[in-house]
Amino acid sequence: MRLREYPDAEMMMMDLADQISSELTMALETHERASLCVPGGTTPGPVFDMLAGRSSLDWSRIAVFLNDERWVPEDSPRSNTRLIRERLLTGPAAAATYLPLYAPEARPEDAMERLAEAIAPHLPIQVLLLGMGADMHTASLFPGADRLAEALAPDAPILLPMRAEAADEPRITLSAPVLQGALSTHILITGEAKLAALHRTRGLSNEEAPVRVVLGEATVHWAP
Ligand SMILES: O=C1O[C@H](COP(=O)(O)O)[C@@H](O)[C@H](O)[C@H]1O
Repeated sequence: MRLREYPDAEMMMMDLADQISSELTMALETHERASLCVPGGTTPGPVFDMLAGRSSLDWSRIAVFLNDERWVPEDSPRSNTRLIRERLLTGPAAAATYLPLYAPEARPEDAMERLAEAIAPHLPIQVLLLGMGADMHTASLFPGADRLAEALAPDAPILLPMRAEAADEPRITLSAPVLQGALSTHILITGEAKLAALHRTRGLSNEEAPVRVVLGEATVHWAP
């Protein structure tokens, strides 16, 4: 793991948007298409704002999808898709192909196979941006979640439904092997509590601190 500490969040968001943008540019130099996989939650909005305006990127050749989704309709304030549509898929970035991790079915189980089939042709992920909770979850790989062991297994499917006490609603999440297969991995965190949590992962198992499964190859970007 590489840890990059920034003096302030704005500088971090700008720097990270630059890095993601140049990694996508490089990927498109050698591949017809590139994939960008992003988190929801409260932290990444400013990076999305900065990326969305990058007109130098050929967004029409980029597929965007989430690390995980909350099983709520798109118009819910809890929807990660809503965040992506409002903050990332605007301006030049609106030309990207968005691959949803939600369908209007009662349970994630009802749509999982079809959603995974749409993601499969875009793997491995070229550029992966993840968040992390202070409980050391990443994507929707929560400590104590009902299907965590399955999602951490080397032969895990692309997507799994996930339910956890710490999650307010059922979730759908990319599995550990899919996240680990990414060609470039960034984790974006802010605040002292998450930095302390990151350091705490050292003495814990993957079940106790699921973010550990991606830390090996990741650059963690932190600002106060
Ligand atoms: O619920 C979620 O939480 C994590 C972390 O979110 P944050 O609000 O602490 O930044 C996020 O990475 C994940 O995509 C989201 O579904």
